[in-house]
Amino acid sequence: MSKLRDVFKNGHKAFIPFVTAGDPSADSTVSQVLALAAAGADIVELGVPFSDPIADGPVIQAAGLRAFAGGITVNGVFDIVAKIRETSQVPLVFLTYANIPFKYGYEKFTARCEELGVYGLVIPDLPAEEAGEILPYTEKHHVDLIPLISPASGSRLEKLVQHATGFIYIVSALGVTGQRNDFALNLPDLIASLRKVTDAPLCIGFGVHTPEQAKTLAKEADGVIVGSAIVQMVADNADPAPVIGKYTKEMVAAVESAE
Ligand SMILES: O=P(O)(O)OC[C@@H](O)[C@@H](O)c1c[nH]c2ccccc12
Repeated sequence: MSKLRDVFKNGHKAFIPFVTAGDPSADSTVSQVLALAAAGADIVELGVPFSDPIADGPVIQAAGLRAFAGGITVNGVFDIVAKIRETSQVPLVFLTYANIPFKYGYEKFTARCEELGVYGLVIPDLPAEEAGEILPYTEKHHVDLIPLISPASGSRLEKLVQHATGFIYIVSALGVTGQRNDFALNLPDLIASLRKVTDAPLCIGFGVHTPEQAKTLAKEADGVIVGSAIVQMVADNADPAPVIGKYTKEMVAAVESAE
């Protein structure tokens, strides 16, 4: 059974914050993730910095640059996870671009994920048609490959979700990550179409920042993902952990109020 699926048992709605690993330092990321976990985050999405992050908006791109300035490497990201695991079992997933596990070696990358308790991978530039390359390794090492569904996925839904063992990531709008005030998609219709072809939990992200938005979206979906709003707090605060912890508490309460 997928560790990620367990999070959604008995209709639990998940709040999933995102931070960039190494932004602005490895030690800061460890304390950020521990603060998110202590505040009730159900899963933490950890971004692996990459040189060509085509789906990242300006806030997440800037975080990647700060992480590179702080000397982050892929092994450094695994070291951060090892450090988190000294005190926390919070479910973790990586947001990584495809070249990173490819270059590192699929076997070695997914084996380290399994060993350290990274339960899932979101790979925004991995087309479903190419997923077959990494799937034997993610399956062998019990790491869930998390498909991204966008308002443009249309008639491909069934194909896109066929390997979804963890949750499914619904992108609320076309374009890159970042805060938005309205959501382009017809969410109820997309969710209804997805429910017909999968029993995997459906989480929605891109643009969410207020508790009100989170509550509204959590009424339809099984979880809500927030990146840029949190990463902006990391950029703006010398000691970000308590700030993002406080925000996460509010967001967790908002999401749970939709249960
Ligand atoms: O930043 P936002 O709009 O709150 O969206 C979440 C997002 O940051 C995170 O999940 C993410 C970071 N980089 C991505 C690339 C593709 C899809 C998703 C992501």
